[in-house]
Amino acid sequence: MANHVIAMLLHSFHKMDINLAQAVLAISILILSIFWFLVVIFKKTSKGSLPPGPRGLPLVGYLPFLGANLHTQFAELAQQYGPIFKFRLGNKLCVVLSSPSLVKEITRDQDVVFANRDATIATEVLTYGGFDIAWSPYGSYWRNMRKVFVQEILSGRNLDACYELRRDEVIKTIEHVGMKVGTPLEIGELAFQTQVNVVLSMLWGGTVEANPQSEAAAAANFRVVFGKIMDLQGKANISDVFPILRRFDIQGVEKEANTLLQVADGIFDAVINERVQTKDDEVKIGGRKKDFIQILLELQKLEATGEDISMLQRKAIIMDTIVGGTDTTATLTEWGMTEVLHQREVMEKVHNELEDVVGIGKSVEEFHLPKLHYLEAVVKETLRLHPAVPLLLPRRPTKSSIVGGYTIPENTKVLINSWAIQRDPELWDDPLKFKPERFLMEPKKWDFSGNNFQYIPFGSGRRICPGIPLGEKMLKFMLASLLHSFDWKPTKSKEEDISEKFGIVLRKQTPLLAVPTKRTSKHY
Ligand code: HEM
Repeated sequence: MANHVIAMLLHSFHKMDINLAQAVLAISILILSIFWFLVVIFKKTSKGSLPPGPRGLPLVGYLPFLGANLHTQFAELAQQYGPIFKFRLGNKLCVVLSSPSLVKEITRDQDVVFANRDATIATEVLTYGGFDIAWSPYGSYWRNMRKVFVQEILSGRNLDACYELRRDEVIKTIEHVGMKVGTPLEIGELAFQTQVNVVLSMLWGGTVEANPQSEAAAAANFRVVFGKIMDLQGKANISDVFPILRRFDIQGVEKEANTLLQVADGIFDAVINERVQTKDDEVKIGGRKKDFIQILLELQKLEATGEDISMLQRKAIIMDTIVGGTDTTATLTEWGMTEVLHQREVMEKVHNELEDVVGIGKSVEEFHLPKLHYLEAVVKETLRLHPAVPLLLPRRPTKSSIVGGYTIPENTKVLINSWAIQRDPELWDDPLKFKPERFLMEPKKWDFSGNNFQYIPFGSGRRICPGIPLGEKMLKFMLASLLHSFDWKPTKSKEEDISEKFGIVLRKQTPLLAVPTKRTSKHY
């Protein structure tokens, strides 16, 4: 009997064990499921973490580690931390993007959030307080000014109407080179002088200096002033990192910006005053009714808000046209010439095409340009390997957002490394080689619209460069004219000629010096 009771007890304990184990298992599964569900929900709704990136020092962050060539340093950091990485400059968070899909996220999917610029003290001073187009905050003022710029000043009709002005300047340059055959010339200076005269004649119907003897000197001076204005806008300034130091202006950036602004402002004032005193119907430049300054002076109110436009705002737009329109195009002409001159077979192909389309002994005209397909590929390849604005212009999100799975908080400085993307071996075959042929196959795929995010030399999204039509025309016109009229020999080796100097505009470390000889025959 006792044995039977013990056996029953053992059996019921055993049964209880199994039930208990089953219950424990069921509860565990339930808890795990709830936990997993919560994790999934949390992941979906959480804002993600900040991107990875190098650690800096307390207080100053990564500032002491920034080198001179930010575009290459950022490309190296992207190798280490991935296509989206962050670093701090003091309290300021900076994020660098280096892949087409990330560019798409911020310039298309979340374009409005990232349409603000991250202005610095220098840009604020040099744009009369952010009244230009490039650095003004995203909003109705920017929209209005950009509309005027694109639809009135740089419209196809207006550009066609001032073709004669561009042509005159290019012819003057070719004649100047013709007188210097056999002597080394600085191509960058030449391109800058031409471009500045083109832009100024379109702006106010004049060049830098009416007297031809002092024109070169005046242009050189102009280049120094506006080159410095461009450089200063990209210069690292401790007062931007620690706004509390602004009043001490330790590096003298603000002081220099004010001095440069005064010089530029003096030029603008002189031209505007003269124009205000001129009767309207006297302003007929190059067959056009109005030059840019006249369009700006006649513009009285902002369309969207009905607010009056001030003289400072007009001058800020003039500043943008000069700063945005000269250095970029001149520097790219120099880079394009550098690559072509160092690759004999490329020069030969350009020459052959020019002979076929233009004809030896004849001048290049703008109507030839659409037929110069190989030259167009040379221009595109120059813009790929040497994007004039390698980090584009910095953006600043108006609210915290998720990009590439990471959080980019409001007010972060966001940089796009177009230089790195356009040399990425995952995206480009033989990326360091200057190979115009890569653009011949599907020319439409490689336009400048910013819709192909692996090729963004003019940027992308609503803040894409509005000067593309003028920049593209001038770049092709200058290269075609210089190469059609002359054969060139560089004075240095390619290795000496190819090194870069970082700035908002990516210049050459040393100027390209080349010796022109007259071209007469197809076979040289
Ligand atoms: C081939 C020459 C040029 C190149 C490579 C170039 C490149 C660029 C780039 C990369 C940007 C920044 C776009 C972004 O952040 O997404 C930009 C902006 C700008 N560019 Fe150009 N540019 C050139 C010529 C010009 C010309 C000729 C003008 C005017 C006459 C001009 C005026 C501007 C302005 C006003 C902006 C600011 C746009 C905004 O923020 O809304 N650029 N350019």
